[in-house]
Amino acid sequence: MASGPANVRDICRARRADGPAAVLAIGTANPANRVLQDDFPDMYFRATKSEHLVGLKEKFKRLCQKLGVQKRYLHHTEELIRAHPEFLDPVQTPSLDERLDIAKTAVPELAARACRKAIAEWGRPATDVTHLVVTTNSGAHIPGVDARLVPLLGLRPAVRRTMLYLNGCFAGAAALRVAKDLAENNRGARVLVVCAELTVLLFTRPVEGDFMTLMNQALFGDGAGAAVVGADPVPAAAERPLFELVSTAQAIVPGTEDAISMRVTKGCYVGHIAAREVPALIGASVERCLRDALEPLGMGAQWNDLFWNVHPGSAAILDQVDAVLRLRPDKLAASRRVLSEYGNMFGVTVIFVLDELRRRMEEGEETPEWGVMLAFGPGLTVETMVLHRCVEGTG
Ligand SMILES: CC(C)(COP(=O)(O)OP(=O)(O)OC[C@H]1O[C@@H](n2cnc3c(N)ncnc32)[C@H](O)[C@@H]1OP(=O)(O)O)[C@@H](O)C(=O)NCCC(=O)NCCSC(=O)/C=C/c1ccc(O)cc1
Repeated sequence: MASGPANVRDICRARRADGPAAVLAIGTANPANRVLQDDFPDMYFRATKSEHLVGLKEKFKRLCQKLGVQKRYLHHTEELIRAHPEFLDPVQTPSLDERLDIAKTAVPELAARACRKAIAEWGRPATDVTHLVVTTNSGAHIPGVDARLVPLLGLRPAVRRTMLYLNGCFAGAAALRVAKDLAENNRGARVLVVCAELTVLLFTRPVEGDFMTLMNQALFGDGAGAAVVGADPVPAAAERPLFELVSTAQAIVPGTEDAISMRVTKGCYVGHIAAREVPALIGASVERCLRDALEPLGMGAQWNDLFWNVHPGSAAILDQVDAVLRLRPDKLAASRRVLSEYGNMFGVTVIFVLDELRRRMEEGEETPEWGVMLAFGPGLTVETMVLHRCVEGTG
């Protein structure tokens, strides 16, 4: 007689991985168009035919110098803006369709470039990817970036896809959190995570009295970050864990739902950031979020004994985290470098910071064994992830 089905608990248990999910490889990519922050006010006011707004340009110059950004990469060039005069005034000439058309092709292509680097570093064929988690704020298409990546990367048609749209700046951390759960609950799973952003959706000309437009043009950059996540690395396949993803948490800071927001309009994306308040709101909540994440692991509040991957929302946000946690000056160096070299790339940024931390460790920089990733975004939402370093370095 045929035996009956196995016990459901046993099936579930057998399906789980033995060890924690780990980042096995990282890849990053940016558009070719490199923009120096010192040159940007001239370029922006020229491209938007706004040179007559002399006072506003001076204000914009001052703002550009305050954010901690020296360089960024943008998909939109002066040439592209000349070809789309409708982008200058999205109220008079709604241009969401044209912007989405650009994103439809450019976002998957940028994402694919980061993914190819991550897959090459991982060393296994793209067909070994079992799950795909994609996140972007830059687009609203079905089939989405996830579906486009299947042929672009040569993934299996049966790859299990999860698409996260419009999660704001905590999207990269959220995608890694989802990947961790997938990897730990599906023995042998190899999850490709990719986060890609283009700011062409936010591009408009400067307008007197509209501070948010100035912030949008001065702070944000375009890029894509990818990671391969899996549990129980296979030495025979030369898999090498870089960071173990030990535990994750997400919290909404009460009473802050209007602090950061973004909506899709027929003109373009319209964002709002309570810019002066956000650093203080994050500062007021960050210690509670960290304690909630670390205390269950038996870890205390010796913040300088950890390494840090903090989403570089702006220099003011990093300064606030530094001050509240009384961190040593070098602790946020990776976050500050990424902000300086690439700008705030929304959720992409934490993957760049992870790559920067890895690079520093491989170069022998003294690095604690344990670390924390902190990301912030609309909600206000704070994502916290406890990391364990596997890269050889000095402890
Ligand atoms: C750069 C800020 C805004 C001000 O810096 P500061 O050191 O306090 O400097 P100041 O007070 O001297 O301000 C610089 C200039 O900006 C002006 N300003 C200062 N806030 C104001 C003000 N709310 N009104 C109008 N003028 C002002 C201020 O008046 C001054 O102008 P001026 O005297 O003419 O040089 C700083 O507070 C800051 O970085 N805040 C946090 C920025 C922030 O929240 N980043 C995003 C985190 S979340 C994320 O990553 C993205 C989410 C997102 C969501 C939606 C999107 O569309 C896009 C993205």
